[in-house]
Amino acid sequence: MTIAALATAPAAGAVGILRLSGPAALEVGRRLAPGIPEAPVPRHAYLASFVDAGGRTLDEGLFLYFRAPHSFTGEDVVELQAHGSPRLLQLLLARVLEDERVRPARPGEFTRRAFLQGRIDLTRAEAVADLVAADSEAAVRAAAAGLSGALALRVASLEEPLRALHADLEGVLNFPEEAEGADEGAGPRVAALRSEAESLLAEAGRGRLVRRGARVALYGPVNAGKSTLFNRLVGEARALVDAEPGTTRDVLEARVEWNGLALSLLDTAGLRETPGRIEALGIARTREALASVDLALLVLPPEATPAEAEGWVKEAGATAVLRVAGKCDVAALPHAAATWERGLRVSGKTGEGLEPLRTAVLSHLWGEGTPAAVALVSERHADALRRAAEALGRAHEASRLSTLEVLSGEVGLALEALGEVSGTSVSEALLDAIFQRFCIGK
Ligand SMILES: Nc1nc2c(c(=O)[nH]1)N(C=O)[C@@H](CNc1ccc(C(=O)N[C@@H](CCC(=O)O)C(=O)O)cc1)CN2
Ligand SMILES: Nc1nc2c(ncn2[C@@H]2O[C@H](COP(=O)(O)OP(=O)(O)OP(=O)(O)O)[C@@H](O)[C@H]2O)c(=O)[nH]1
Ligand SMILES: [Mg+2]
Repeated sequence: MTIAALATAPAAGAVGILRLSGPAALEVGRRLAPGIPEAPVPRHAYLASFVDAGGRTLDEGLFLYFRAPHSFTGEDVVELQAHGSPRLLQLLLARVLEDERVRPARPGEFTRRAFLQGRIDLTRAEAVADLVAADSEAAVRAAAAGLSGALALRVASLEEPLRALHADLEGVLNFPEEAEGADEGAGPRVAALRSEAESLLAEAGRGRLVRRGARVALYGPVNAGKSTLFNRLVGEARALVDAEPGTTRDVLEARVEWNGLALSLLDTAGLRETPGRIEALGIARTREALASVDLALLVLPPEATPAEAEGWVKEAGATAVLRVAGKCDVAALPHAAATWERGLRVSGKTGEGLEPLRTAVLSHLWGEGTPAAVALVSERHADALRRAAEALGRAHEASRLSTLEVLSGEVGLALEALGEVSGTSVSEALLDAIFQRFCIGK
């Protein structure tokens, strides 16, 4: 069946694209563009008139033909690149759908066909969706790396030796004479593959950070200068600032991008012992926010004692805390902060110490390396990798204590789990779930 959809967003724009893929793409596309030859030169941009059923011109645009298998989907593909009028594009789409060989594409169906035709593996198909959804430079770069096969390569370097090992084990089981000795060294081979699976799995956390961005909350005692610092970091006067303690009541959130990494910064209500009723509600929200973030910045006023600081650190519970000595422009007295490991001194008022603060936050979230270099391991990948690593763990055990059948069975299970990442062993239901998240026309 030939599918059709608009490849561009349903909004006015310079250009809008109607895309067809499948055996009838060329014939149906030519109906709308009468000047196009019967056998157009593939990948040549023809200037064409797009017409309605009565032959009246609707637009003048570009006609592109990609001949199977040299197209995005691997099938015959035709693109009508029109002016970006949503209404015009609807008319063109309705016309191609009048042909009984054509139906509307489902979400992600072009990419799904590219996968089914073997043009791209599953990690690259998913990188297409990651790229479309990317909303930071790091997310764009990581998705682009995935699209060019970075994750596919890492998975293949696990899957291929695993497949070879499985074949060796099955060989020994089925043809003990011919394949004698092929199972030698199975234990170490399994152990090496398991640690490789685990190291890929360990990147899931960074993948999450790149994809969703990091969440960082400013918190601390009332009047410490949190909102002033928040406004500085965000670059605009988002939060109210006042000399009155207890100014901030609700959690405020703003997005920034540092070194390409997306961060949500949260400003929170200051903590104190005897708040008013509304303020107490705000403090409850501060505690909720602290539980939900990747990192908490404890902003301390110059008068804070080390004992008080320790008390506030405890407020963050399990969340990691970075201590920040605030109002450093007025802190003539030795600040309690002088004793802290990072010695971060900032002033929201003058902007002093902002760069070291950003650097400290990023290095806490990232450690070494750059966000762009991360393999975008998704929750789905992590789940499959975890099952593969577990099966390899049991396989390792079996290599010492159990029969070859059991060992080979576990290696087979690991292979199957990995196949869900690359797409070599994947069910229709799983494909449905994956491509459901794509947009129509992708
Ligand atoms: N107009 C337009 N822009 C687009 C796309 C598209 O389909 N149409 N894409 C998609 O959504 C992306 C580009 N992806 C593509 C991937 C492969 C082929 C392709 O024709 N591949 C052939 C030929 C390769 C070659 O000649 O180098 C092949 O792989 O055999 C085309 C687009 C982004 N931009
Ligand atoms: N000198 C100096 N004053 C500051 C600085 N930051 C904030 N202030 C002043 O301290 C007071 C409180 O500032 P806010 O930013 O509202 O403090 P906060 O921690 O958000 O306070 P609450 O929301 O009430 O918990 C205001 O009068 C600010 O002008 C700073 O870096 N240096
Ligand atoms: Mg405030």
